[in-house]
Amino acid sequence: MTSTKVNVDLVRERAKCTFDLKELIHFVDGGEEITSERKAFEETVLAIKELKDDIPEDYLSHKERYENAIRKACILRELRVRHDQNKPLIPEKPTYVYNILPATIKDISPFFLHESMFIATIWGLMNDEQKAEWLPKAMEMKAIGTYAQTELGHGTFLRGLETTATYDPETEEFILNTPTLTAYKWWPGGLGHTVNHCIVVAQLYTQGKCHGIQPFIVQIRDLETHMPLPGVHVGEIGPKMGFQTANNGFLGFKNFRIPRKNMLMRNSEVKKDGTFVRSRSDKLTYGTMVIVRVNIVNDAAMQLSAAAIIAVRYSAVRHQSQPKPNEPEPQILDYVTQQRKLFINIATGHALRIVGRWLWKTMLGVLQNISEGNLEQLPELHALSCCLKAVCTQDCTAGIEQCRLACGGHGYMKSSNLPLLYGLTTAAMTYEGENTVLLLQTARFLLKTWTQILEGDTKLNPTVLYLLNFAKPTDYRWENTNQGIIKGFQAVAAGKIKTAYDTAMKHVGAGKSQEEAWNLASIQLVEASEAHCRVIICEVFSNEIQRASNTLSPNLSRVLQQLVELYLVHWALEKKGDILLYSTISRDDIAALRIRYEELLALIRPNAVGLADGFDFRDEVLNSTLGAYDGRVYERLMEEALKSPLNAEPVNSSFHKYIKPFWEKAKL
Ligand SMILES: Cc1cc2nc3c(=O)[nH]c(=O)nc-3n(C[C@H](O)[C@H](O)[C@H](O)COP(=O)(O)OP(=O)(O)OC[C@H]3O[C@@H](n4cnc5c(N)ncnc54)[C@H](O)[C@@H]3O)c2cc1C
Repeated sequence: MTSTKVNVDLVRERAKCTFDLKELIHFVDGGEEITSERKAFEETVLAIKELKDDIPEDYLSHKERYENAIRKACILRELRVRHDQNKPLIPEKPTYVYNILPATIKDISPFFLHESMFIATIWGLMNDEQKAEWLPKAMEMKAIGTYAQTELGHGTFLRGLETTATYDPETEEFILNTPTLTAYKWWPGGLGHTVNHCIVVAQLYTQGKCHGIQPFIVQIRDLETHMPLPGVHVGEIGPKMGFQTANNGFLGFKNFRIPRKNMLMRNSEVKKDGTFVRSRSDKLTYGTMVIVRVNIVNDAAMQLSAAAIIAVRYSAVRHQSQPKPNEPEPQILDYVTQQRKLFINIATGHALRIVGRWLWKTMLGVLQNISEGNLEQLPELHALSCCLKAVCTQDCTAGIEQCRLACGGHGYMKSSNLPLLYGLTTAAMTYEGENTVLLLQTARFLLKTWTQILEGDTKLNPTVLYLLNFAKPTDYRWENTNQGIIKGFQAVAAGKIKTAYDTAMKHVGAGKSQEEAWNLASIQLVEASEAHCRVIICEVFSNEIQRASNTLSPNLSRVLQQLVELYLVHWALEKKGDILLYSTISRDDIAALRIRYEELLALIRPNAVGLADGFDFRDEVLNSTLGAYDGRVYERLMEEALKSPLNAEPVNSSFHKYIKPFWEKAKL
């Protein structure tokens, strides 16, 4: 596309930008080298003709979409293997090189679960001998796999899973069975028709006793013919709200035998004679989940950033209404209500990427300690990854919907790509731990911490140290500054944790069981977790941008500081009820925050398009009629509409078949 074809509004917007776009792109990627690597990989991927589609995905049937996705997933897998050669399985930083993938498979790859949970579980839960056998097979795709935990009857409550693995010492095999309809595995990505292996989570029975759930690696299809093996009932679960090409499946077993060594034995073991040995802490299982959840934080941030780019560029191009007679219609980006919808999502996109990077670094440190036998920080990391996964996917889902609404009617078009982005992000609110349930897990950690504080223990984990400042009455005063707002959020989190703790204790005191008291206090517990998570996001975002300002140019640093402040003030206003309850904020402070919020919108306005460009998403990735770099919105909408198969003929046969006879009948 030549620059002369770029929409004039966008040309004007870009000319207004006050910072160096390249500098922002490098910052967003995490360094110039990463940008170069990402761009080189993008070029490689986009040069492959076979990855391009002639017909938009939406006009393909369910079956055709799957087949097309598999075709492309195979090409991409080969590229990834080549690219990842000699790289560590868990890289030092979250990698953005794969951001190009949505440009190819427009939805989710049927290998998604293979590349995430299957490999991560092999890495995390197999012993060294098993890993030596299975990791190369998985990396080379000889074993294509998924992670089959959820059943029709149970997802969250793992102890309720019904699939059984009963050990037979005679043959040294486990016998897998699906005893009821509700025991069928349901949901695993790729399970339908893609994978030949899966990790199956089942209740282990040996020597006549149930030892709870354990993971097993199970071959379910013949490696040559891909036919389901005898005793395996497998298929696809059908269309969903999104994830159309993920090939989510169901799976049942009838007396299906697997060798003893197929139980993943890093934590526990079944000896030849059937003796069960629990060798290491179950907490290690968290490690795998944490890696996957950290990735979800990064993915959600990417999806929100894409939605923000689309909505900001569209808002620069779109003109609507005529506030002043005889004057041109303004860009909708100039309406302050529109800025309110959009700028917070640019800020959130940046905030969550930075938090994702920080969480990744934290995770690597903890994994290193685990490898040296130190599990001390694992509960804190688990609590962090649970609440961050929940709050990030929740904020990103809400943000994408806001971006869609900001695009008016055209945002409702599938060709805007906003519905697909929404479908992807909202799914992440459920998978890898349903969000409410995850927030309750973090709450458990927070209540333990609060109990520690009440018992006078001041040796707390770093991310909850702030609670010590609020455990006793303090002379803390609200301040309308970044640090003041963060302190205010800390006061809110501490207040909510204390209230939830007191509520649970009150119910226990009134004779309720621990479980009943937990349920009765659970709304407050979830709110306490959310508040704690907001503290973490605000602190990390603010500190990291502050730290980066030493190396960034003053112009870029200023703009990023504005985004931090916007994020903080936005959430302070959103949560003003809580802040009024738990801090010393006054009505005047709130009024001043409102004014500052509007000032910040005005300050960010000239850089809005530059900030959106700074995420540096290729048009092929955005895949949007509304969000392309050149802003040719109306041309693209019409071009896409003309691709509808209904437009291939001026009169559809249904006219002769139904409407005409209907008229004839009506005449009678
Ligand atoms: C797109 C997608 C892909 C998926 N991929 C996979 C996969 O590859 N492999 C796999 O094994 N699974 C997969 N899943 C399943 C997913 O992990 C489960 O759906 C998820 O864990 C939630 O479990 P559930 O469906 O049983 O919901 P439920 O647990 O039944 O939740 C329903 C409601 O009950 C509430 N609830 C449940 N328990 C509690 C509690 N203790 N306290 C308070 N409230 C509670 C929840 O908050 C929620 O509001 C996928 C799901 C989706 C949507």
